Amino acid sequence: MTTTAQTTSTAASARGLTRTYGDGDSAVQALRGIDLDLPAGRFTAIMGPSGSGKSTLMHCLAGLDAVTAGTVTVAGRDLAGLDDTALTLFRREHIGFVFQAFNLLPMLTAGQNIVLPLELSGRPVDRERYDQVVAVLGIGDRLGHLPSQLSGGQQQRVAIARALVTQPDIVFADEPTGNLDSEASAEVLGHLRRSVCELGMTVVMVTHELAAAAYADDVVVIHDGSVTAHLTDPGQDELVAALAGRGA
Ligand SMILES: Nc1ncnc2c1ncn2[C@@H]1O[C@H](COP(=O)(O)OP(=O)(O)OP(=O)(O)O)[C@@H](O)[C@H]1O
Repeated sequence: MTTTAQTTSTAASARGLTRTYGDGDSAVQALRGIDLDLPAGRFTAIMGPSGSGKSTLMHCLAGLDAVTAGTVTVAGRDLAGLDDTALTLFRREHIGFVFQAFNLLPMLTAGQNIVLPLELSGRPVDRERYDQVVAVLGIGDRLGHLPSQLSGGQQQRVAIARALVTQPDIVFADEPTGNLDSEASAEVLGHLRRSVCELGMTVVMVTHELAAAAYADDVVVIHDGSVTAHLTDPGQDELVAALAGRGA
């Protein structure tokens, strides 16, 4: 495995992370003993062929899927020590999610969608944080619009603002531009990048797209359930070689 990631503070880590679906002859080993440290304050892309385990890895790191063996630590907390209720509360407080489908509530305005997670958890809206996030996502003039009155790219930017407003320790984005054309994708990725640079967020994004990974600082490459490279600021050639399963 190629390792060029530098040591910084760690937002999430895995040790011996194994996830097996089913058992007996039909068992699928989706993750095969992964060790991984995701640095805080950086934008990491997870890439690999279809079926290599990207989504499973993200779901295990985010506490959305149970691990078969090994440990996952997020914001210094071993997720295995949390029961279902504690895990739900932990995710709400420490983790932000962005999905391919924007999942905005259609009857609420953009602004109301953004503050919904705070309202659901009974936390006050930090006006300064809200204004900062809205500015970084460039949606200040769309806050009174319903999702149906927004373009796909604008809807995804609202969904990202909703994930950031709670000041999570880490944001997981699963193919966030999968439903967008290339122009809207570039715009959304640029705003995600700004949320890392200007708000100090930690973003981990699963993507198939080389063009999307180019916005990330680091790229984790996964093949057949194992991490085969963890690259810092890779050039295109280095990344293409790692994806093809060979050194640069
Ligand atoms: N719930 C499940 N039950 C059984 N097998 C599963 C389940 N979820 C995933 N798998 C298997 O685990 C392996 C990894 O799947 P995963 O979805 O993590 O890959 P991926 O890299 O995200 O794929 P894609 O890029 O196509 O979304 C695959 O072989 C998949 O078929």
